[in-house]
Amino acid sequence: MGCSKWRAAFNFGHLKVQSKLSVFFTMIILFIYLFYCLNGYCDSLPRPVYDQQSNLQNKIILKDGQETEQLGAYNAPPVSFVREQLSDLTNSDSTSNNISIANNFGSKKFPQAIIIGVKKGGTRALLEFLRIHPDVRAVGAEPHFFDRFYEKGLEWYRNLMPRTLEGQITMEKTPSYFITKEAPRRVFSMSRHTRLIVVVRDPVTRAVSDYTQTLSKSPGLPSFQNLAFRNATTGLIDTSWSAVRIGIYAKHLENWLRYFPLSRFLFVSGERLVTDPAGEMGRVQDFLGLKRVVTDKHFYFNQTKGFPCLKKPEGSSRPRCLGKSKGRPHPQIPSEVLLRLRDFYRPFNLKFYQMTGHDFGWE
Ligand SMILES: Nc1ncnc2c1ncn2[C@@H]1O[C@H](COP(=O)(O)OS(=O)(=O)O)[C@@H](OP(=O)(O)O)[C@H]1O
Repeated sequence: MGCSKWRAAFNFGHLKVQSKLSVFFTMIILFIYLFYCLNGYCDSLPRPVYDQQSNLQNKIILKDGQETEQLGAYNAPPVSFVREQLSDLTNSDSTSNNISIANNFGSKKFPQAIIIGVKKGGTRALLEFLRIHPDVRAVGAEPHFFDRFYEKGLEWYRNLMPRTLEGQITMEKTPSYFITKEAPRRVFSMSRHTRLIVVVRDPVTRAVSDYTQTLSKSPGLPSFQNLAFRNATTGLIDTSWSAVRIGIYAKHLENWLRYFPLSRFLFVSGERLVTDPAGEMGRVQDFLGLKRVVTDKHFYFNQTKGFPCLKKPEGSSRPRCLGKSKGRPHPQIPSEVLLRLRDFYRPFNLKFYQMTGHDFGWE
């Protein structure tokens, strides 16, 4: 009897020690987890690539700092390259860098929507217009992941993204993706659900715009017609010149359609983005499943610049136009050169209208 009492007491004591130990270990595990999360490692844990499709309907508002700073922190493209892109944003309100309210909330996700092209189409304007939407968070500079930095890996790419809360859309723009052969397959392997936005503009004007940009960096550049023609007498167009090649939209789109159905694309008219920014933004917001928050109230036409500007850009309370490199005057190109180029593009344009089911009205 005495012996069994003693055994019971012993068992009870043993149980008490055991439960104390398990509480102790649970506390240690919780403490380690908490410490780990506080150091920001939780949301950098690898996740399945396909789990990034958030519900585009439930929206939560979040304000944050400038994403372009984050590019520097993650072994990003060269500083000069990022600086060049930042100069696209004129009057960049330096104080907005400090209004970083919710920098550590949310998590970095792969973009659910990408502006993939086209170069000189109006991609910067579109991204800046979208960034005033509270449910859109975007990288400021062009990441160039699917063309130049693919070997850095998907985690590198995800780390470039701003943090988002549930229901917010992560975006980026890199216009060269549209003409990069490997880009469709690479984007598809990140997520087959990615929404793809292409801002297109009359390929002739686009080519002149492209040439104007190169000329601004290399003033000794040969004339437009020298570069555009392989043979000036026969009028044979040099399709190896990138300013010409980029404008053959149908050819590049074919490449994308091998991976994505047409329903994944939205084609934005670069011309209408200038003449009716609110109308075009309405289409974009619908496509992204966003509430139509960006409306004509957000724009005003700046007579000096000759382009629509934002009354209140993201992170700023002052009106802002895009930078000097956007909407610059083009050099005069002989009309017969432009006419020849127009003839060259006509069949490709018609094909593009057929493929997209949209007549962009380029003559
Ligand atoms: N609101 C507003 N403000 C200024 N510029 C505007 C705007 N909307 C569209 N655009 C047109 O955008 C053209 C530049 O296109 P991108 O931003 O795609 O260029 S880039 O590929 O990122 O270099 C740019 O081309 P250029 O006129 O040749 O400079 C503009 O015509």
